[in-house]
Formats: sequence, structure tokens, C-alpha cells
Amino acid sequence: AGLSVLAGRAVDLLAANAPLDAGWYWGAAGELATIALCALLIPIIIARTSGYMTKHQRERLMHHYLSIGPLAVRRVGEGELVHTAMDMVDRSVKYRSAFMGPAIAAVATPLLVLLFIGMVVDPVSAGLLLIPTALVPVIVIGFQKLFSGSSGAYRRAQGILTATFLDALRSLGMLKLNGGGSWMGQRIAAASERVRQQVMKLLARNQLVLLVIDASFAVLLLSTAAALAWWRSNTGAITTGEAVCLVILSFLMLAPVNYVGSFFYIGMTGKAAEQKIAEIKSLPFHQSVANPLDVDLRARGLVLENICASYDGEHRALHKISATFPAGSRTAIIGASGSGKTTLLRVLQGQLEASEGTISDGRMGMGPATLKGKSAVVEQNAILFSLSLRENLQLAAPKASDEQMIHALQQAGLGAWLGDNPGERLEEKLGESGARLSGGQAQRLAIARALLVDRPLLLLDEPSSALDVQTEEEVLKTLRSLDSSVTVITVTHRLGLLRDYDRVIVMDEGQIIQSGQLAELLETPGYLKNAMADFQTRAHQLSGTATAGEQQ
Ligand SMILES: Nc1ncnc2c1ncn2[C@@H]1O[C@H](COP(=O)(O)OP(=O)(O)OP(=O)(O)O)[C@@H](O)[C@H]1O
Repeated sequence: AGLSVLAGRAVDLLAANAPLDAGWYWGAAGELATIALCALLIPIIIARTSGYMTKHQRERLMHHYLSIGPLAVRRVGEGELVHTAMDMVDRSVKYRSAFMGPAIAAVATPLLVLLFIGMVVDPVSAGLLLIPTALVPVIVIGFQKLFSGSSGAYRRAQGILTATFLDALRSLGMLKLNGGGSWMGQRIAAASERVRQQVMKLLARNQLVLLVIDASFAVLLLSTAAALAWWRSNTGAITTGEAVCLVILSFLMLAPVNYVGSFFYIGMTGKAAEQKIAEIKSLPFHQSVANPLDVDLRARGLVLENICASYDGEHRALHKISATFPAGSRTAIIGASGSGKTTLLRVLQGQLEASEGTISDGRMGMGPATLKGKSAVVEQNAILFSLSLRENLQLAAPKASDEQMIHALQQAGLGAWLGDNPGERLEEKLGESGARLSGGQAQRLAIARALLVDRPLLLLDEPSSALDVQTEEEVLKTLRSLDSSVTVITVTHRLGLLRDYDRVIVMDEGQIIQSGQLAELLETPGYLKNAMADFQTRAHQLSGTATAGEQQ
């Protein structure tokens, strides 16, 4: 604006054959210095703010993912959540920094320029130029509304592509072994094609916005300004220099609108990204995470009364489960596949909320948040990170000393692997998902991590599925030697090791059908007696085959 006023003054001075004065030169130098400073500072401010916003948004999303828990994460889809935290956050930040600012400027700048024209050049021209200017917000908001559907379709297509990619990467080994590579390739190609189509649609619409803004709005505004400049200078209301200034200022009013037109694509995809982030953030989580109750499981044990649970709110995965787990007891949960064993463990670790019934220490009821804080879990597939052994242990127990870590590793049967220099071992990187460890070592490491957390409830989901018989015996010995106040509940299919538990619970179709000491259950007709008889018959047949083989 300052430069356009200077240009107008120059025209008037030249028309009057007068030289440019010192004030003019100082004014021009000042304006140019301000422009240079803004050109230097604005990108730096935008880059710093964008970096901060990206980090902040990702941190908040990660916090939310942790709060909603693994079941909700699986339900929404891990690919979708990765896509939201990476691509959607990038787009949302770009939307705010590269689109929202200019969009606000597109509305505010013309008004400021008009105010400037009214005060410095000609109030009548300012008043008349207000009419085409009023179209700017209508155009920007109108186009956004009109195209919001196609940006949503683009977002969904992009989400499907990311999820498909993630599936392919996760199942690379299985796909190769089963010759499914080309099938997966076709799925990825189809998902990519859908994204391409949606991008082309958005770009076509972006061109339409550019056309409307350039062809109609720009022509309308500039021709109005030129006509006003001609009319007002002809009638002597303004000087020729002021007329020139008026036309240059009308270009200034166009610049932000043009910018919005050029970046409408960012605007549309960014708005869709913001919607997706808001949708993910609205997923419910357990409110009381930060404030678990102070129940006394170490002294009183765990009591379940009529627990029911469902994954979808319709079908019950657990039905009226009642059981008592005395403090320090060791209980094995067995049963056919799909009978609800893992689901019961998920309820006990606060991952899945019981829809009915109570979980207590016999005195005070507990919700998912309290259960989360009281239990340590060893999953069937040990989850390890591409960090050092120490960091993999510290993520569960950040304050644990080296001695405590080494003790937990020894307890879990990794003493020999630690060798003579355990300190060095702790520094060793484990590779992606613990790739440098065998299945059994990874499993024992997960057990060590659970021991290190030192919670009153230790929940194990088929912990010995990746262990050889000798290691399994060692690990079970560890479980037996645990502090007597730790209550251990293990889901297992290894019937041969049931004697190591104080009690056995047999489940079927989401219910407890038998429970008690192993000896009692073996006497009672039912699942366990049949399974044991079957197990013994097979062992007998196997030894018979081996003897026959030897004789031959
Ligand atoms: N995430 C889930 N969403 C919906 N339903 C589920 C989910 N996980 C399990 N189920 C259902 O809940 C029921 C109990 O499953 P659960 O995994 O608890 O059985 P399980 O006894 O542990 O089986 P397995 O021995 O094969 O691991 C099954 O009908 C199963 O289909």
C-alpha cells in the first residue's frame, strides 16, 4: 500500500515537472526494507510454527491412541491410525499455515485496503469497490462447502491405500510363501488408482476455482477500479497519481484471493484431514486412567462376580463369570479355542470393560483404569522395539536399576544368555521388533519386563507357546518362585504343565464350566478329563510307533 501511494505521488510530481524529493526516497527505502524484512521473517515464523504444530498434534494423537487402548486401535485399524498421525497431521498443519492464513487474509486484506483507499485516496471509490469485495468471503466459503464431499472421498481412498500397504508389509512372509504377492499387488494397484482418481477430481475442481476467481472476480474488481479511477480523475475528484494508486491498490486486493485459488487443493484436503483427526479424537476412552483406585490386591486377591463382556455390544464373549483368585495364587485357564480365555484376560487387564458384574478385591470394586495399573501382562507374541535391551526393559519400568533388570532377566531364564558381561548385553540393540532374538528369548524378555514392573497381578496369555520344553520348565519355576503376594493367571494349552498351578479354570462358550485343583478335576468327568485321556492315548500311540520303528 505504501509503495502504491509513492507510485501515485511520483506520477503527480512528474506530471508537474517537479523532481522527486528526499522524503520520497526515504519513504521508498523504508517500504522496501519493510518488505524485505517480512519476506525474510514470515517463512521462518511459518516453518517454526508448523514444526511446533506437527509435533504437538502427533503427541496429542499418540496420547489418545494410548488412552483408547489396543482393542479400539485394532477396531479402527492400525493403518488408518498411522495414516492419521502422519499424512493427516501434515495436511492439517499445511492447511493451517498455507491456507487458513491466506484465507483469512483474503477476507481481511480487501477490507483493510478499502479502508486505506477511503482514508488516503478517495472515500467514494472505496465505497463503490466494497460491492465486488463483498463477494470474496462468499466465493471462498461457498467453494469449500461445495467440494467438501470430494475431499472426504479423497481422504477415505488415501486411508484405504495406507492400510492396504501396512497389511502387505506385515504379511510379506506369508504372502511370499503362499504365492499371494500378485494378489496383494493388485489390491495395492486398485487402491492407488482410487486415490489417483480422487486427486484428479480435486485438481479439476481446483482449476474451476482458479477460473472463477481469475476470470470473473479479478476482471470484475480490476475493471471496476479502472473505471472508478478514470471517472474520478476526469471529474477532478482525485489526481492522476491518486488514480494510478487506486488501480495498483486494487491489484493488492486480488493477491490473497488468487493465493486461495491456487492453494484450494491444500484447503480441501486439509479440511478433510482436520475432520478425520477430530473423528479419531472423539473415540471414547476410560476417563479415570490417571486416577486408579488404591485397592489391596496383594493382601486380598481378586474376586469376579457375574462378569459379562462383549466386543460389539451385542454378542457376549463372556457370560456370568464368577471366580476368586486368592492373593499369591497361581491359576491356569484352559478351554477350547474361542471359549473366551483371552477375553477374560483382557477384562482383567482393563483392556475390555465388563458390561455387567463386578471385579473387586473382595471389598472395593475396580474399573479398567485400576486394573491397568495393577496388572502386568505377557502377551502371546512378545512386543519388542528396535531399541537396546535396556530401553526395552525401561519402557515398562523407567526407574529400574541395572541390577534389577539383570535380576528380572535371570528370573525369566535368560541368565546364560546374559553371559559374563550383562552390562554390555543391556546396551545391545534388539533389531526391528526384536528380530535379533529367537522366539523363546523374546518371550522370556517379555516375561522379564512384566516381572520388572512388579504389579500384584501377573497375566500371561500362552506365555510358553514359543518356548522349548526345558526353557518352559525354567520359566514356570520362576513363576513358582515369585513373591508370594503376586497373583498369577495364565491362559495355556499345555495340559502337561497344569500340575504347576494351584487351580485350574476350564472355560467353554464364554462361561466357566469347571474349576478347582487339578487332581479334583481329573477325577470329574468333563473337558479336562477327556483332554487328558486323549493326550495320554496319543503319547502311548507315539511311543508304540517309536518302539515298532526301532524293532524294524
Ligand atoms: N477383538 C475381537 N473383536 C470381536 N470379537 C472377538 C475379538 N477377540 C475375540 N473375539 C471373539 O470372542 C470369543 C472368545 O475369543 P477369545 O479370543 O477370548 O477365545 P480364546 O479362548 O482365547 O481362543 P484361543 O484359544 O483360540 O486363543 C470368540 O468368539 C471370538 O471370535
